[in-house]
Amino acid sequence: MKTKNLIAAVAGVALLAAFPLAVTNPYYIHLLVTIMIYAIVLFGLDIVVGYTGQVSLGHAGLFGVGAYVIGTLTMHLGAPVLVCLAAAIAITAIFGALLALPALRVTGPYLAMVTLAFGTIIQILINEMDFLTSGPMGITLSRPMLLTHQLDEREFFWLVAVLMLASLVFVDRVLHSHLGRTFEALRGSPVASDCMGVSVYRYKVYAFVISAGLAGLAGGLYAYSEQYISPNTYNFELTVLFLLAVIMGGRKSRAGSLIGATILVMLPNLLDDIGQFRVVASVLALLVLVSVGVAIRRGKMTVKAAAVPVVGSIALALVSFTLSGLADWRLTIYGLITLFIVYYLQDGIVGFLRVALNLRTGAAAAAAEARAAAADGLQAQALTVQAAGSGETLLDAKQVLMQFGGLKALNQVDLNVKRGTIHGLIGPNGSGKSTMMNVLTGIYMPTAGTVAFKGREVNGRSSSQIALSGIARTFQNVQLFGEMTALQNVQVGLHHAYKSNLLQVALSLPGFKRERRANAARALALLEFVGLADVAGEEARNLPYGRQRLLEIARALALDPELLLLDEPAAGLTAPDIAELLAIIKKIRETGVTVILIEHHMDVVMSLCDTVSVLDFGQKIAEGEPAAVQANEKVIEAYLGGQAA
Ligand SMILES: Nc1ncnc2c1ncn2[C@@H]1O[C@H](COP(=O)(O)OP(=O)(O)OP(=O)(O)O)[C@@H](O)[C@H]1O
Repeated sequence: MKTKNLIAAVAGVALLAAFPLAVTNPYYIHLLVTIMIYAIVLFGLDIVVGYTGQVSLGHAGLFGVGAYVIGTLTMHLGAPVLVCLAAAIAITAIFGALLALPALRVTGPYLAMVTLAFGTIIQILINEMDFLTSGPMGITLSRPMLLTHQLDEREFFWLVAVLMLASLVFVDRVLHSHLGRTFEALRGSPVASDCMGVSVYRYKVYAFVISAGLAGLAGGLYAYSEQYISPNTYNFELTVLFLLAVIMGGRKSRAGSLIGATILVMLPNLLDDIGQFRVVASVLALLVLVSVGVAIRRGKMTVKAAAVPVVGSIALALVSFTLSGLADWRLTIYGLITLFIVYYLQDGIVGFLRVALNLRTGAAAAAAEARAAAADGLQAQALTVQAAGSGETLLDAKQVLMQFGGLKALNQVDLNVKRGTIHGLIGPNGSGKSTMMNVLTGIYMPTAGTVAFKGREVNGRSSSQIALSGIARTFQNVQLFGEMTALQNVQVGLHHAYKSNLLQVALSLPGFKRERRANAARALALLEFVGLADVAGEEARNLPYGRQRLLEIARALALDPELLLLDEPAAGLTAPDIAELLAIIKKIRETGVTVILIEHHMDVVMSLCDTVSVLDFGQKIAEGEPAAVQANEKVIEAYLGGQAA
């Protein structure tokens, strides 16, 4: 950690620790405790919503499970606090795994509905299982005992503060590790994740389990804090507020979760007191005015775009002085805030501040760290040279049939690829080339036929298993992880090279740090290999198209593949870009990696390929050396003839 950040962190912790000493009013101590508890839920919810991009409306239910684990264990068994909290985390994590099951099958609004149903079922169960939960009567409990000492208001504050800070550090470390990158990759492109050996199934479940564990911890602390729990608390409104708080504060940010939790707790209080509301509305208007002014000066925002937030916040401040109370306006104000966020702060308050104040994101800092590691002498080799091909078969597809309803996209196709060669796969549009790629990489399960790689059948294996066995690919329609930097994209491809587990990451053990530095240097070397080292810290979605295609190649190479499938890598590239691409593919061949190349640019195919197979209407119509294939009559008729003409 940099000295500046360390000083800020120490100062923050000191202020937090001193708060209950300086402020003796129990009401304010309780408010801050509630903010910290909600922040723990939001850290976890952000993993699911912000990073993996799944909508969860089941988190109030998970929060309730945590609270009731503590409630029932205390009421029935008088279990000690540490056992109770550990049980709350573990049991809620199991519920999280259950909640993940629908997320494996459905997404978007359907997932929102299923998770909402999950939350409702939990609430009903708590209500109905009164032998365990006391049903609608609720459970009354007291603040926890540590050994024989009953914690008072202040000591409980410190306990919550320690657990909140521990959760913050834990989540931050996980999200900045290879595990966190997989969560983000799922959001960017699930298909590409699988094809990089990152199982979408497995990491979605991990994300929900970690997120649920945090909700369980928070729920447990909430039970102790309120000293009374009843099923009504964990309702639809709370779950929607959790979701809104993550979005308002800012996705993919711990600061965002803290801000979101503060708004969640303070807003109802604020709307109860018109005097306070006036002060806050005025300060908000001033803040918007200043940040917008800075953003305009730095050229990050146009005057036109700034008009509505400035006028809106000033109008809100002025209107607050004309109102005598807010009781009738609460819902309207909630609605206005939501509208404002959705239209103007899509990346939340933190996202807005980052742009306005030109703050560097963690990802850009990580790219700088990788460069420093490389400069430190931690030089990595981009590709390990593989044993030269001795003409043996690397991939053998036999009689592959792929049927979509009545359409035979592939009809009894044989494909035999020799190690160390570049094997071209050509054919007119719709002839089945991409379908073949999808069959080879496990995205499609062929209707009939077999595919053997290195002598072993891969039919029926998942895309991620096939990827890890040594087959990497690029996509016809570029499938990058858009919100991640170029370096992070390659690091996802390197996921197989990270051996550290969750505990080693959470404790930031030296072995994990070494592994992280070595892999960052390796990722940078791969970017250098395709000529992209200068844009390591750029988000992939902001790169020009040609560079995105090269980045896909670097990411695929990170898998250390023996077979690389390139699906129309030259599509949409300019002539100089194509020349660069040719040079890169030649360099890849020199390292011994076998390549299957789908391409419409005949000059690329002719200059690179050792063997070419031609598909037409799902059938192989010719195969051989490029010159012979080019002269083949069937090929000329089906494909090349049209082009030559
Ligand atoms: N998931 C699918 N469901 C239904 N039909 C499909 C599916 N995938 C491919 N097809 C059909 O299979 C045929 C072969 O498509 P494919 O994309 O493999 O062709 P291609 O040779 O890669 O074409 P292009 O050069 O245009 O990319 C097409 O008729 C296509 O419409």
